[in-house]
Amino acid sequence: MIEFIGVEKTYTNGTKALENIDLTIKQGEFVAVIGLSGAGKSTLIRCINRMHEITGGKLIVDNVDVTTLKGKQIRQLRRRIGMIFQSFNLVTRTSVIKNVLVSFVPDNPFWRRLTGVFTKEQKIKALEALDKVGILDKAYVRVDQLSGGQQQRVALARTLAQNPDIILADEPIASLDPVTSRIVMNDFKKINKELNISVIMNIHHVEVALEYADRIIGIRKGQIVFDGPSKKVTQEVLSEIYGGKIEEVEHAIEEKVAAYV
Ligand SMILES: Nc1ncnc2c1ncn2[C@@H]1O[C@H](COP(=O)(O)OP(=O)(O)OP(=O)(O)O)[C@@H](O)[C@H]1O
Repeated sequence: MIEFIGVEKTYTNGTKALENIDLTIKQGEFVAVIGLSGAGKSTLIRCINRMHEITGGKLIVDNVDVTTLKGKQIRQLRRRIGMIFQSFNLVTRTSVIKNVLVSFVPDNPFWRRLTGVFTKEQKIKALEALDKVGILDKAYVRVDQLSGGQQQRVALARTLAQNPDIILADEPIASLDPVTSRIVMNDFKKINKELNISVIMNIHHVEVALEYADRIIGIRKGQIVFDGPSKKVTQEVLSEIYGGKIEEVEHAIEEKVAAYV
């Protein structure tokens, strides 16, 4: 369970990115965080694994106040919280399986890290993770020979291999075309439902968020203005989140879609 209690985030330049955030996310939820650019979505997500430090309030993950963690404890927290980025963050000039095996490096003794030798068990786990996202047949292909969608699935497999309880996804489909986006979103949904991994996703595509997430958190100027089931997101709610700019957002989405077809 993730709990935000009166969380504040003010960057060193004085920008107030989050204001008085109170939020509880239970294990196994699929949450989409939506809002205009600069609303604070990314900051909210990145506070959970301490990529950003909060400047007020408390942030608790499974009864542990994450702000009190230091060095090794932060690394351990991040083992349990997978992170997926828009840009995939893969080593593209090497094989898919090597990219997934990277997730075991922190567990390995020094000599294994030095020689890059992985155990048979680790290789099996890596292949299982690739199988879960449907790209087992690509295990020995170089990453730069894969499509964007396949690369995002490799990133997802790498995260799965570390056995996380939570996956944070920061704009995971922003650089994918609509068809590929849905394939990747289906993977997220499957992982969420079958493995009971919480998914907290920051996403610009409102219609995709509503289709896949169970719960929507709408942020505007660093504050939560909506928190509820996707089914309850009406046009009024969207106007509240986007400040009456939903038509502009929809137009931008339509333009993006048009660019792909
Ligand atoms: N490292 C930083 N230093 C200073 N200000 C920052 C930093 N990162 C973000 N901000 C500011 O904090 C606010 C929230 O940014 P954030 O990236 O969380 O928004 P977002 O909703 O994720 O936006 P986008 O959808 O464009 O990624 C914005 O005003 C942004 O300019």
